[in-house]
Amino acid sequence: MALRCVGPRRSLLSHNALGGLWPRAKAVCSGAAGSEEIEKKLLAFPGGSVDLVKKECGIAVLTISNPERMNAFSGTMMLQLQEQVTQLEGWREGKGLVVRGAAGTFCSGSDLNAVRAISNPEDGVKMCKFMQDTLTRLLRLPLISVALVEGRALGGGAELTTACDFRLMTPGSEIQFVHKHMGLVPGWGGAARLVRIVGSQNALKLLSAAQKVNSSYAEQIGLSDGVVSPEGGTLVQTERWLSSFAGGPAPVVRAVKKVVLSGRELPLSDALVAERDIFGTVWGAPTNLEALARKSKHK
Ligand SMILES: CCC(=O)SCCNC(=O)CCNC(=O)[C@H](O)C(C)(C)COP(=O)(O)OP(=O)(O)OC[C@H]1O[C@@H](n2cnc3c(N)ncnc32)[C@H](O)[C@@H]1OP(=O)(O)O
Repeated sequence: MALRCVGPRRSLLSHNALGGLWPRAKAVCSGAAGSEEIEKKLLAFPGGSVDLVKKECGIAVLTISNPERMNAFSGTMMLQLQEQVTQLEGWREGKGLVVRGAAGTFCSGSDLNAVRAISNPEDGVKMCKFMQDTLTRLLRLPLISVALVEGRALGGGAELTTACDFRLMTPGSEIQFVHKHMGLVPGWGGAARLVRIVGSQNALKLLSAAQKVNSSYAEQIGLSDGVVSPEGGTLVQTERWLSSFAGGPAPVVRAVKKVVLSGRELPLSDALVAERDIFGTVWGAPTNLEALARKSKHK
């Protein structure tokens, strides 16, 4: 049984998926407070949808869908993405997430019609802050996430791939930070995340040349974690690949993501405190006690 969450039910609330760890460690992401004005403007650019299916196995599939515009993000899709991230923050049974585009392509970034209409710097910065907040929350979900890149991931679409823990690409697919060709730089947090994924040298090359990154080059520089072939279904294969990381009891999988996240984002002293707190949630818990009773050997 899959639970489908489609549509524009919206919340202005900001959530902390790590249950209080981040405020103690000084959040880089201050939440969506004060974003009402840009949210109203985004509502004026409708089209497409961001659809979420949560499966009983603990894996969810988030689909960016606006096929007539190569899955470009309309204003309402940005709002829906925020709502779906809120849904996932509240999903206690969740373990894994696949982010993909509809109709065989990933996402062509922001809808250029909306971009043209809010092309003044003030609105641009507000839109960036809104998307940065949503994508930071996406990356911080206590779920192991993978972007399934088919076709093109351009501009904001390329930035979206970096808000997942992993990326898988199909042969012939491309990730391209086209921002420089548009007279821009990434603004949805994609540059900061890209540097952490591929290092500053590679990030500088990809951004300054607006380089097209195919599946083999992406794997070579660590941007992609593998190739999925179309035979057998790309989503099925991606879910199978993800299961090897997101398999097992939800509390343990979620704790694994949380310790890695705190190690990745926090200064060492804060990360050590966070790790102890997270450890305390699994130590002596049912899965740990069962493993002890089994006298597990790890041969
Ligand atoms: C955060 C910063 C950003 O994201 S800035 C936006 C960066 N993205 C872009 O500039 C993408 C521009 N689009 C393209 O380069 C091409 O359309 C790509 C995606 C390569 C597809 O080329 P091709 O396969 O030939 O299809 P096409 O150009 O005929 O496109 C089909 C229809 O989709 C539309 N489309 C595409 N991308 C967008 C977009 N980002 N915003 C709005 N519309 C987009 C095209 O205009 C085209 O529509 P139509 O059929 O002409 O009505």
